Amino acid sequence: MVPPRTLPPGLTGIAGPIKETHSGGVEDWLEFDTVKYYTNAFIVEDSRILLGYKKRGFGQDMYNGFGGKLEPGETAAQAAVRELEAREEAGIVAPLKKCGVLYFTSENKDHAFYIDVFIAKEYTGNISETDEMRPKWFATTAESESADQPPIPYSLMWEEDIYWIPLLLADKSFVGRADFGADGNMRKWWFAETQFD
Ligand SMILES: COc1nc(N)nc2c1ncn2[C@H]1C[C@H](O)[C@@H](COP(=O)(O)OP(=O)(O)OP(=O)(O)O)O1
Repeated sequence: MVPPRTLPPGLTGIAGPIKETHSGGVEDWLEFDTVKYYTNAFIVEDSRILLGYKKRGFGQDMYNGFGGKLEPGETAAQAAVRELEAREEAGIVAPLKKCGVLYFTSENKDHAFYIDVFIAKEYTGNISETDEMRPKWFATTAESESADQPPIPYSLMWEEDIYWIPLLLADKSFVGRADFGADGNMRKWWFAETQFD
């Protein structure tokens, strides 16, 4: 018998098979009427990943991929191109492929975040610091670590990143949700491998 597909609320539009990888926390998911749509893009090549140190705004002083809110009328793919390729965030031109869908909420926020995640295995352009982000390469294997290229700084990233960044690095597609409490700690989470068309 095929087990039922149980996705947390908010993770809409996921048609592929689901293989749960991590879950935990309290019993109930937070409820939100308003959802805002975002992108997040990562360059991964030669045993390294490019992250950006956020200099201002939401997620300040943390490392993340490159992305932001969709503008009116834009698709997620168009927004990801604008945020990364149109030099708003890092000065990079890259062939992006969708690899994940994430849904985050926080007791401190008036809306939920629906995030399409993209990956590129190559890029052109000069990676450059902007007003918003300071890009830096991090090693994805012990062999590729060096003084200039330290391991991924999970302690300076969102708490749930440790559940899905390894899937991104393993070239898997993924889906997940995490709810954060008013204290900034994760209160409930669920992540799975999936497949997109
Ligand atoms: C809460 O968990 C999160 N984890 C991770 N890894 N990334 C997250 C989380 N919540 C939001 N994000 C991502 C989504 C976006 O890529 C950025 C936030 O984008 P930002 O607020 O900078 O969006 P902009 O459109 O640039 O906004 P402004 O125009 O207001 O600067 O973080």
